[in-house]
Amino acid sequence: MTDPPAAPRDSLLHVEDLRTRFHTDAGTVTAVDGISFDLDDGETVCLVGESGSGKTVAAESLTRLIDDPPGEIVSGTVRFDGRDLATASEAELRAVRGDRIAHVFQNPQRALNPVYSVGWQLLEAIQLHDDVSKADARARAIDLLDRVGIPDPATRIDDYPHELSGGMQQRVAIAMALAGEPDLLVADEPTTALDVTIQSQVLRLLESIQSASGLGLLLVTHDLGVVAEVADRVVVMYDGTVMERGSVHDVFERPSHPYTRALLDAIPGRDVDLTPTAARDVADRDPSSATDSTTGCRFRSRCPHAVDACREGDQPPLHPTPDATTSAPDGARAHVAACVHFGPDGDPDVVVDSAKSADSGASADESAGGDRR
Ligand SMILES: Nc1ncnc2c1ncn2[C@@H]1O[C@H](COP(=O)(O)OP(=O)(O)OP(=O)(O)O)[C@@H](O)[C@H]1O
Ligand code: NI
Repeated sequence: MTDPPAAPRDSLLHVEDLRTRFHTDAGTVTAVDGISFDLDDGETVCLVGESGSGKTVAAESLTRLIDDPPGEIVSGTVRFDGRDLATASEAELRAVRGDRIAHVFQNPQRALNPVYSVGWQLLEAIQLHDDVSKADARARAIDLLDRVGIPDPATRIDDYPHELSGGMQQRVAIAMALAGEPDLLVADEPTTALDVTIQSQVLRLLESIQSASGLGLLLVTHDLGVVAEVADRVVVMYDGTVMERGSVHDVFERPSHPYTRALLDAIPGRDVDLTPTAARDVADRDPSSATDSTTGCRFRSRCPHAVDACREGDQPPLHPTPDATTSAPDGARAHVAACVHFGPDGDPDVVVDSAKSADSGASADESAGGDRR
């Protein structure tokens, strides 16, 4: 007897062909155009890509935080712990949001109500989740504030949000997110609005919470330095689609899609910020391409390896890359790139060899058995 074929492994989160549009005066914008990825328990998946690539819309489509109208989640599956959130009722979703899946936003004020004390809000979140006495909830709230690194939490619990610095507000927002003991934390640029000195502290906090409690973390970021540090797996988005997906090792060591290569090439050091590229991209873009009219690969006009096949049909599907260390039969975990050169009629060397000659020697290290100087 053989096992039933291709039964998808049960991930904590399984997103398939998710598509979200906005109806604007200028036309319909498909901000997220059929993306797919998986996230397991205890895993950190980073969603990267330049500004406007659809990261936020993707993250907020998961629990349908998108305003409808003007937004509309047109299709797709968002299976979370066995149920499909895309077709769940509003009541079911409310039960999932904040409880099983919590969001941390770029701006902590989005999570905090200015007219209530931090403690009041935390207690409410705790008691919504668990039927505990007020005294117990308060003790738990103080413990949460302590866990997120708020000094003197028994006193600060009575502060109002405006009495706290931005970094402390974000810590409180993270405490609020943790109050429901979620299985998945969706954090969208959680450090971008903070002082540079605070950013790494908050990031390290998220990382330590993630590893201590084993929750899944979907981290939206444009900072590739952060990705290298915290991600298990990476989803690279461009213009609403997934261009490349794989383990952080594969994507960073063997970037395959020309877009990913361009992203990584633009970076001399580790502290990478995609904002300048993003600004250039928006400036370069034909305004008509903002609405749906694309044929072929969305990256073709910026791609050094574009050929005729890149100008035809739809965005190429995600093809397995030849050199993935994690390419398993399980497609969700494989290293894949949405590029014709990785397709059945393509030659990956068109993309990959161009880089080999550029950094000759450096990447030959491994195969040469460590010819290090
Ligand atoms: N309310 C809206 N109405 C119309 N278009 C929208 C709306 N929200 C987002 N979009 C469009 O969806 C696309 C994706 O936006 P999104 O905010 O998800 O990008 P992002 O990758 O998160 O960018 P950033 O790095 O700047 O946060 C953009 O083209 C944006 O203009
Ligand atoms: Ni965003």
